[in-house]
Amino acid sequence: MKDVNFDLNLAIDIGNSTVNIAFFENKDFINSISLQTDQMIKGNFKIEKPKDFNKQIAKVEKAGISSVVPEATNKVIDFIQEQKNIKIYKIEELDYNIKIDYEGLLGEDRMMAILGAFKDYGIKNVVVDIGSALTFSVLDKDKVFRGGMIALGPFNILRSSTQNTSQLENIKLHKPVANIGQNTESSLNSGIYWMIVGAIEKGIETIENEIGYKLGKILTGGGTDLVKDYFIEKNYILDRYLVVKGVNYLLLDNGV
Ligand SMILES: Nc1ncnc2c1ncn2[C@@H]1O[C@H](COP(=O)(O)OP(=O)(O)O)[C@@H](O)[C@H]1O
Ligand SMILES: CC(C)(COP(=O)(O)O)[C@@H](O)C(=O)NCCC(=O)O
Ligand SMILES: [K+]
Repeated sequence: MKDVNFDLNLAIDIGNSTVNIAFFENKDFINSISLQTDQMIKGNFKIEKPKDFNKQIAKVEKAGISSVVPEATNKVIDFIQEQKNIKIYKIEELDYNIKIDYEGLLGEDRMMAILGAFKDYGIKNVVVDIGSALTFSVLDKDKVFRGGMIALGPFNILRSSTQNTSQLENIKLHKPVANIGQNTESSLNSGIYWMIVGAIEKGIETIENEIGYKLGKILTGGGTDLVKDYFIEKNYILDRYLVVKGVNYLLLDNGV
């Protein structure tokens, strides 16, 4: 990697599967590391730090954290602060400049993904985050967060499929070679793949019908890779790191 000569921002996304720790130089994503959330909660983080991690941490001036796993938040903050003693802003400490039309709890990852989408792609978007859950979040024509859908992500579908059946075993999900599976593994793989692809297309179609206009379609989260070939052809935007991008924009906008 090129030498880091500038101040960096640190943006953290704690999801139910993965903690993403990303570095930005102003608006530009530099790189990230990911840790397993359950390992973090257990306090068991053997971390493969990238080559420049220590050098990069030393250059961090601003840091922010989005979390949908409260029991992991302070563990992650402690871990970072062991490397560099810096204030790490939580989302609730910063001004979020998008109106929210939603009752009660709203995932910070969904708020941050919508902010990242607004900054990079403007209004009228639906962000689908393919993680532990499969979430749909809508930013309407008036820059209002309108809510969306919460369903099950591919890796949790796989886990429930295998845990609740005696003859199905864990597999590695991938783009199917054939859709009519000819053995258990390929059938399970194509079934879960098309469940996710179908849910995404149908979910967005019904959201667009209800809102009454077309939306930009953006995919993010750990499962983006799994379905990227299918959705690139349909002109979806693939933006794997939208949540940490949103956290970084929040830091920049708040001038902290
Ligand atoms: N190509 C892939 N194939 C299978 N699993 C993947 C792939 N890429 C990422 N994952 C998995 O993505 C899952 C969830 O995505 P992530 O966005 O990290 O979820 P969350 O936001 O809920 O933490 C993780 O379980 C990770 O192991
Ligand atoms: C829906 C989620 C579980 C998704 O989490 P993830 O799959 O990214 O780990 C998370 O955004 C959350 O806990 N949300 C709170 C409820 C809501 O947004 O309505
Ligand atoms: K996520």
